[in-house]
Amino acid sequence: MSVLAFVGGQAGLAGLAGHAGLRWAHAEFGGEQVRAGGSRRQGTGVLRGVPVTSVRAARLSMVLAERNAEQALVPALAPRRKKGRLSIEFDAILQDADEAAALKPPLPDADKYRWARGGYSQLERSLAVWSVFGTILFKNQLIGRKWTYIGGYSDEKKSKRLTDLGVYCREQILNLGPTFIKLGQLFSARADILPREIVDELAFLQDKVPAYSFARVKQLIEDELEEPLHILFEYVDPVPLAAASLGQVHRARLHTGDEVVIKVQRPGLKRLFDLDLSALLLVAKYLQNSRKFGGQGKDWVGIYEECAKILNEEIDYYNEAANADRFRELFKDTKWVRIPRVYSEYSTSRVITLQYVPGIKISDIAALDRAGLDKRLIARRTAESYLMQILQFGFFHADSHPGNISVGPGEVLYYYDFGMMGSLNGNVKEALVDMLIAIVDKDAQRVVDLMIQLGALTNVTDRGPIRRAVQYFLDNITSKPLREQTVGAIGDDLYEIARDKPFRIPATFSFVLRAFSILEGVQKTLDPEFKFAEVATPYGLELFDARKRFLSSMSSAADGGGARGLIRRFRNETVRALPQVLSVPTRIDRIDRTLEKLELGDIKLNSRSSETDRLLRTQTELVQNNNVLYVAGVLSLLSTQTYTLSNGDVTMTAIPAAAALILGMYWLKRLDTIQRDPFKRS
Ligand SMILES: Nc1ncnc2c1ncn2[C@@H]1O[C@H](COP(=O)(O)OP(=O)(O)OP(=O)(O)O)[C@@H](O)[C@H]1O
Repeated sequence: MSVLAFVGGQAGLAGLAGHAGLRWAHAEFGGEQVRAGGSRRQGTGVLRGVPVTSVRAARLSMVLAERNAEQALVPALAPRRKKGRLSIEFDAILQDADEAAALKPPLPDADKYRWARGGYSQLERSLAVWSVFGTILFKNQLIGRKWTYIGGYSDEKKSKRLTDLGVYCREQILNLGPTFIKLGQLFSARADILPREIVDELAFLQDKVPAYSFARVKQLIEDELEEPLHILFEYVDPVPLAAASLGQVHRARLHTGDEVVIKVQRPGLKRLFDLDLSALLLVAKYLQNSRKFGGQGKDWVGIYEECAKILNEEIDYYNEAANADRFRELFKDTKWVRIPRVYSEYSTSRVITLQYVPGIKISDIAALDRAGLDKRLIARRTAESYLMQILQFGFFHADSHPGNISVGPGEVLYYYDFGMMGSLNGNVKEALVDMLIAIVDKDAQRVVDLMIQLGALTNVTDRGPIRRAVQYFLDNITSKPLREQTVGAIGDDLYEIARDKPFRIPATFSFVLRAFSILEGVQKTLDPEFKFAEVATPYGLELFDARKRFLSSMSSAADGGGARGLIRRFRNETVRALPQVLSVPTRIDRIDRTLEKLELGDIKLNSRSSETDRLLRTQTELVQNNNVLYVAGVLSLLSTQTYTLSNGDVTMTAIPAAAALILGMYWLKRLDTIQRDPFKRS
């Protein structure tokens, strides 16, 4: 194994440390030690023995420190955490695809994973899922209890514990297998649902799992396509091109001479999915009904259904084939984007055959340089192709890690993997443009209304806090010029607002945000001067204009003669009020229905005062805690009784006495917590 280059650099490593919330990052390379201190975005510290090969390499490592980009850019980088230190062991930064394949870290031993061996029962899977879930709940409980922090509670200690919990989740996800690996990847884009520390850890989740044998691949292809392999294909490479959690990809040649790739689904995957999803439904129902998690207003069963739908679509290769065809059709006039053709006669729900279109991964900077490709143009084209997908087609690639886009001669972009695509229909696109207008107007009420219309808000009884949070967000976001904003940063702010509030960003939007923030990272690597807003503005304006034209044409129909100024003013007012006016019938209808429900007694009026809520909760906790005191009293009475009745037998007396003592101490501790900090806890 040849060592090609080493990417290091104080800033990059320090950024990595800061990103991971550590004071120090520590890397080993060929026996040399690299160490740098970190803060969230940049760091200072000592650096010893750094064999940095070039300035570009150092810059690359900076980008690697950006959230999400790390795992995607360098597959060989496998950070490990030991006693609060992040240790990164890697041999080389890969220079091109072939060397990358040769240098890939060895796949984990198949025997290590129970799920890879198959033959699981519902009971076995349910036990495995619940034992992991139970441990996570327990650890999470401890994180929320301030008295469990030795030496006193602090926000840093809590954050460190959350990161440890994230590491535990990541490791267990690999043990639980494909369903959970995919779920982990979905949740790595959902900082609106999980704490940031956990989401950051999930972003490290590697999709690399043991490949299964070629004998099984052959069997599966023959079963699915109902012909012997040699009749179907002239040649199939027994070494997979890629092995991911759901399937593996093999190069092959048809008898016509066409070069293709065959993606073959992991055997037994559907059954494993069904077992896991039924166990997960119970988990979602538990969370929904729990006072702590369901009480936050999160629709856990809804989140489960959203994930189950995405996962089920992804394992149906008919769906992937249809997506690829649609995507290809949409891009047919764009000469600089190429979508591989699907060979439907060689495809089923578990096997898909596609035209072989090899290229250089957009993240493989060294190989792009060697091929003499224009990185600036590539950065621009990736951004533009995404904007076209989202704003023009309303159909976009939702699994946007850089491994799924490569580049060929003439800076042509090749897309792979169409299992997960997002759709935005016309109404949603219009609502998004309205949202843009409301954001520019800093109209928080309208933004909240549009969020409800888009399904982003659920179970809202009290809109006040959400409107105020949105207003705060709007006041801050638009205080900076748009061109200085990054989609990633805007997304982070949005997620911050969404967490602990009764709304969730719909999966589709979280994919859009994730796609942009990952691509932003890659584009910055390709072209440090790249400004996403510059490419995006014309697309946004075009939509903006189209919407305005539509509204003006509606209003001009109502124009007559008379004093021009008055009419213009009237028209402008009408244009402004038009959406409201158009929605009047719906509103009247809604009022009617509401009154009807009130008459029927179907509506409960919820009136809330946060102050009384808090006092009531404290009161309830005091009463509950007093029950503990009663039990302790009964136990101590019992112990004295036992002592008398057993003629001074200490062993018989000790048990209730000890229990009374423990309960007594617990009562004191709770009382102290409730009285000391009743408002903060609520
Ligand atoms: N048509 C193709 N031509 C050349 N290489 C391809 C083609 N399709 C896939 N590949 C290669 O195989 C890799 C895996 O393909 P793909 O992403 O479709 O598989 P997957 O099982 O869905 O993986 P994952 O779920 O991790 O994205 C791609 O990153 C690419 O390197």
